[in-house]
Amino acid sequence: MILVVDVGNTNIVLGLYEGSNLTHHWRLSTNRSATVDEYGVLISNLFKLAGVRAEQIEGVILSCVVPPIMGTLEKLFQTYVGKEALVIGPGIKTGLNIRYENPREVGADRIVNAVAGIEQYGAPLVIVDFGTATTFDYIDGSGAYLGGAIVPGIGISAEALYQRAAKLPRIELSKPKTVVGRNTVAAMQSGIIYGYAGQVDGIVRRISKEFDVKPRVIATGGLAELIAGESETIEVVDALLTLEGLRIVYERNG
Ligand SMILES: Nc1ncnc2c1ncn2[C@@H]1O[C@H](COP(=O)(O)OP(=O)(O)OP(=O)(O)O)[C@@H](O)[C@H]1O
Ligand SMILES: CC(C)(CO)[C@@H](O)C(=O)NCCC(=O)O
Ligand SMILES: [K+]
Repeated sequence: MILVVDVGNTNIVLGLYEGSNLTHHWRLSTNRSATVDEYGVLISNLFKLAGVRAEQIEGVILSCVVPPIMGTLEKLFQTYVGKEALVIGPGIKTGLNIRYENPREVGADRIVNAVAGIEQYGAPLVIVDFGTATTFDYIDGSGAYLGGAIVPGIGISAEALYQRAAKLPRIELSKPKTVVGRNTVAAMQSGIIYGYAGQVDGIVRRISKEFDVKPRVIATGGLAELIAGESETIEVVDALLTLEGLRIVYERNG
């Protein structure tokens, strides 16, 4: 089996694949000050609970968009799994034709999403990933990764209102009954949820217009389901897209 790991700014998602079957997956908080051994205790316990021994893991692949913790994670897998992790970046074969001005600048999570998206849904394609930041990626009909858009994530947006406006509380991100909110919480929920759905549709439509295409539109990330229900352009929510992309890239480097 192989261990796939996506390190985001908020969460680290780990998955175990047996062939193309995801048998286990877990989510940890990204903690910039945790040590190799602190992460080691966490993953050892998760493996134990799942009845998996580290020796069963043949390989590890990692996408990371938090450079300061890269070193810790590389040591973590050397020490606690006994494997050198493949790291998405220069020297790894992704099979993706990246047309960013500087291909090294594209987030590793966006690259693996694109790899999985093309494989599973075909191109042209737009991928929307609702993470710490929300990213939009456009892949053209030939399967080339052209770029996209980066906007403040839903959590960041809600948090900013609470932090910066004295009378605005921290809210639960759920759908309000009406668009016209008649109390502060309902009004904030309306703004965040419907505003965000409108933003997604607006960007997807502008991408379609810019390239005169009708792309498929796939969403992933923690809050994808919530927004997809209100969006007119998202067709599919695929929560496992990033892990799937890591598995595919691992196989391409086998
Ligand atoms: N119900 C909620 N209420 C408020 N904030 C939330 C809620 N669910 C998630 N968030 C916040 O939204 C942001 C995105 O969370 P999510 O789990 O979707 O991203 P993620 O995939 O872990 O992100 P990354 O890959 O960037 O680490 C985080 O900052 C998270 O704390
Ligand atoms: C945009 C995020 C933070 C989303 O996780 C990540 O993909 C990232 O840090 N990207 C680097 C910048 C870029 O993709 O252009
Ligand atoms: K993400």
